[in-house]
Amino acid sequence: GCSWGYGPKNGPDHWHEMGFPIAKEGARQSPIEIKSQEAKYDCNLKPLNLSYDPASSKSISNTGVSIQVDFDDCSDRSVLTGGPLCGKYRLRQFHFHWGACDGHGSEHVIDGKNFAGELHLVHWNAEKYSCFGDAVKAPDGLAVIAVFLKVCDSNPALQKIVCSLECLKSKDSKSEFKDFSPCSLLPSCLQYYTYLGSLTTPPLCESVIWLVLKEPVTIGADQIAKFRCLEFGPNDPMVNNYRPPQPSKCREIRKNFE
Ligand SMILES: C[C@@H](CNC(=O)c1ccc(S(N)(=O)=O)cc1)Cn1ccc2ccccc21
Ligand SMILES: [Zn+2]
Repeated sequence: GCSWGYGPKNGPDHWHEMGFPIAKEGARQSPIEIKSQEAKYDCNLKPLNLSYDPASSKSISNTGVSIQVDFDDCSDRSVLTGGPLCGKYRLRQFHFHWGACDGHGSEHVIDGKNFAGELHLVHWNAEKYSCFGDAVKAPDGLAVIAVFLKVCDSNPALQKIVCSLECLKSKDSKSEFKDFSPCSLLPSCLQYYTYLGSLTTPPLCESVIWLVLKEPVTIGADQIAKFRCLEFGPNDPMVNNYRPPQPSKCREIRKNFE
């Protein structure tokens, strides 16, 4: 069909010919490879300031391309400020990308290292734009926090998500998902790399200020195995739902640590 995905016929290498020319022509496409030594320490970068209200989590769903937890973003209940950001960015959703095996699955790559997966917390600039749709078209409209997933000990903070996956195997399945604190998914150290990029899935809008955390979080082998039981569609396991690194095109990457 005409819908994009991650397969041999509709995957990242085909997106430019499926109605998203920016995939090939864009000047600030994501993800990218981050070379830590080339990232410039910027002492003016502020710490990230996260204020998340667990009561704002609403639902968890199999979107057909990922597993996604949606939040109530009609008011400033869960917001991100600080870092390189001007204004208040409202949490709208978080979702994951992962591989068929532990050796790959992340979108961003650090010094040639692929992680088994990557968590994205998606926020939009509610101070400057009146809705997500307007923000997604603006160069400073979105801020996404990326957290690498490393297969190691089981992660208790992921258990509520993992337990809900059993009822979310099929595309477009959805369950209620209340009182979840996204802070629990973050590493203790919030040092980050930041650069200007895009959505990593169509429509690939170049509206994202990326905040890639240096410290990964763990996911258990049994936990990521459950992610790999989800399906893109009937008998089509949801794995390798990641876009590989894109040309840097001379973009500056900054970090808030020495
Ligand atoms: C942007 C798309 C929906 N896609 C995203 O919101 C999105 C967010 C983050 C990433 S990533 N992997 O880079 O973190 C990728 C895609 C269509 N869409 C959905 C609702 C919606 C409302 C208005 C306009 C467009 C809309
Ligand atoms: Zn993502």
